[in-house]
Amino acid sequence: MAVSTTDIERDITSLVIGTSPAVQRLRAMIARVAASDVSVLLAGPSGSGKELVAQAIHAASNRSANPFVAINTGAIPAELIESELFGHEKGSFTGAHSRRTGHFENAHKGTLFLDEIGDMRFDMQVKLLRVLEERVVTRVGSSSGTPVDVRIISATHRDMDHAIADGRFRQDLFFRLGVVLVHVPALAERAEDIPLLVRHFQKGKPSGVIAHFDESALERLMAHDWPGNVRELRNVVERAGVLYGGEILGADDVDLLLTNAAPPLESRRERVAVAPVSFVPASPAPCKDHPIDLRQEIEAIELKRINMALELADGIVSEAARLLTLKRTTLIEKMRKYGVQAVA
Ligand SMILES: Nc1ncnc2c1ncn2[C@@H]1O[C@H](COP(=O)(O)OP(=O)(O)OP(=O)(O)O)[C@@H](O)[C@H]1O
Repeated sequence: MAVSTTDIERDITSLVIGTSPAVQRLRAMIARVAASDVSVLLAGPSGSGKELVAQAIHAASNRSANPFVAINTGAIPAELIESELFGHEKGSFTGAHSRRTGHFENAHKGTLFLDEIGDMRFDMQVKLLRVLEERVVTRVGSSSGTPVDVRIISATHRDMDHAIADGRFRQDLFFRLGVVLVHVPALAERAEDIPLLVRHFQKGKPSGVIAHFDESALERLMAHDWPGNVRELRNVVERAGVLYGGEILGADDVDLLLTNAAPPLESRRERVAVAPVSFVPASPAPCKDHPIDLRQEIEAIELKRINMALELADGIVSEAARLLTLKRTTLIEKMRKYGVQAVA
């Protein structure tokens, strides 16, 4: 069955979360390179989502029914990398007790993701280049080659220009791997995606085991510089769930979470546990010298409730409308008014 462009776009959007211009550009790039078979080099800081992008390219390509094999070339001991990538024959070296196929052959007809390519030893770079040019792998200890049909996506968090200038990385291999270079942005470059990512990491979990971030908490998360990028954010969201499941967190709690400390019990005691239907935030009463803006207050409560219902309903608008005892169309109207997006 033919896969339509819209199906592909929907797949990419459900994998790579975010509405920021940087992520929209990234998704457009994924769709474009997925339609071809060229080698792609993903450059971006650690934890920014390079492997996820590689998976999205594979999933959107016509290789998607075949294997996606991911290996961290930087983590494999130098003496094993050749056999890991290309395989070996029985007895070809001490410890080679049986014949083994390498990752290139395992990824035949599919995609091979080579992570941390910038850390690959120089002598291995020559061998890799030869395989990429000839599309044939030779197992360690074998004299004959096996043809392979593999799409290569590689990734690095290093400055490759420096590595090439210093003679640590071969320029010819760099060109071969990076026919198309894709920049994966740091989380700090797309902080507006943070609320959506938080919701994504909490999706499908019961309200009692997730921590609810109020507006000030989300703002604090958006102001953080996230050296560990999306991976760090995911860890913070998970840690928050374990420590404060069912509670509402404010900006101060986020500060403590980001330093990995637990808020003292007293400061949390008066916080209201999340009970989606019964919880009503305290608001200052009007008094002679302090008039309140009732309409603004009502809108703030309305927006909070809508977000909470959507969160509980995993982004399903009809279910969120049921939780709010609203007609689906009324909820959609209100979401439009507040610029709230439903996440499928
Ligand atoms: N846009 C995104 N939408 C949803 N999840 C994301 C997004 N970007 C990253 N993630 C998640 O963040 C985590 C880290 O991403 P990933 O492992 O792809 O990063 P990486 O850049 O390959 O890291 P490293 O450089 O350390 O190998 C994963 O759980 C991934 O699913």
